[in-house]
Amino acid sequence: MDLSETLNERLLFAVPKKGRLHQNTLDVLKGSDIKFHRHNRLDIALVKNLPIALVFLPAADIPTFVGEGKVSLGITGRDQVLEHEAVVPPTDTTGVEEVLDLGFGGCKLQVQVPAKGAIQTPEQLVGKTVVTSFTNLATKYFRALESEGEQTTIKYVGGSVEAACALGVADGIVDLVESGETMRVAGLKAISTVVESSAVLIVSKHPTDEKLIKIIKSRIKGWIDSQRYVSCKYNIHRDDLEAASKIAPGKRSPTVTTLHPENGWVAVEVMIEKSSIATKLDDLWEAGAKDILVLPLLNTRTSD
Ligand SMILES: Nc1ncnc2c1ncn2[C@@H]1O[C@H](COP(=O)(O)OP(=O)(O)OP(=O)(O)O)[C@@H](O)[C@H]1O
Ligand SMILES: O=P(O)(O)OC[C@H]1O[C@H](OP(=O)(O)OP(=O)(O)O)[C@H](O)[C@@H]1O
Repeated sequence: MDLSETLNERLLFAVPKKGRLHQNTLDVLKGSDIKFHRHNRLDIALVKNLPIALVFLPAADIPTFVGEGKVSLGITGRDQVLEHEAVVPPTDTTGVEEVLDLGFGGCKLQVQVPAKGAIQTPEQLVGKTVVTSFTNLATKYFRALESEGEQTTIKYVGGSVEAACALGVADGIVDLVESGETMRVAGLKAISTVVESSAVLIVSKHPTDEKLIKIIKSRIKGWIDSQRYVSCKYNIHRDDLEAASKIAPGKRSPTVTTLHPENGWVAVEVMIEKSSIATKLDDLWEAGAKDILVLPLLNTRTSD
């Protein structure tokens, strides 16, 4: 059977072939037990343990392929989805649905200008020249600010957007900011946010195998949650339980088990977000919790 026949029998799943989202996406696939072998230089990989084929594509092209429907699933940045939709609006049959925020690739698409220049607001850029890789979103953004007869010039560059002002090509730029380091070093400052982005799982309007999509979504969510939360166990006197439960209420509510023979003491188990674990432990200890243990989660299946 040739490759195109093999692909017809499989759910196609588009993933970023390089760049900022590539490694995290490979981690998501591994955590979801989606096993594959990718031959050197080949952008299609057959999954060994599920009827899926992975298609490695530039992040910017993934909304186009998934939106057309032949590729059922994809991982890309929300910024890329919105950039695509700014020029190809979704219809009843085309376009994508965002079904899961994956919690990585967080960044903001921002309007930036020289930090020491006269421009302080995006309105002051109207009629001037703006350089960006996101021409559709930038055009839409400035069209909404322009009065009749005014037009801002939006110019495309594929990378190193931050150099445009210093090189005299632009009065301002629209570019992604994560830590802010690139912007700071280039002598720029942000004056407005066009889009807040993170990596998302997207699904086409007419996927080929809805049952399999449900399974993949559930696996990915389960693994993402296991990276986001830890399990916390502690002992506490029943009198202090209410206060402790307010500090760490868990996803639904804490699991409470009576401790014998120490009268009045209970054992509590609760999920806590990793990012807040240090302060939660300080507060639980202060509230009377003892013997506190924090355990990593290997995998989860929880509701929203
Ligand atoms: N500094 C950043 N921090 C976090 N996420 C980012 C950052 N830069 C980009 N991203 C996210 O990663 C996506 C892909 O960007 P990236 O620059 O890695 O693309 P690429 O496919 O390698 O393209 P290019 O060839 O233009 O470099 C962006 O659309 C955005 O969602
Ligand atoms: O706020 P920071 O953490 O500094 O990240 C922002 C930078 O990251 C991206 O560029 P990338 O490094 O992907 O290279 P590029 O300029 O070639 O697009 C983006 O275009 C900014 O330049």
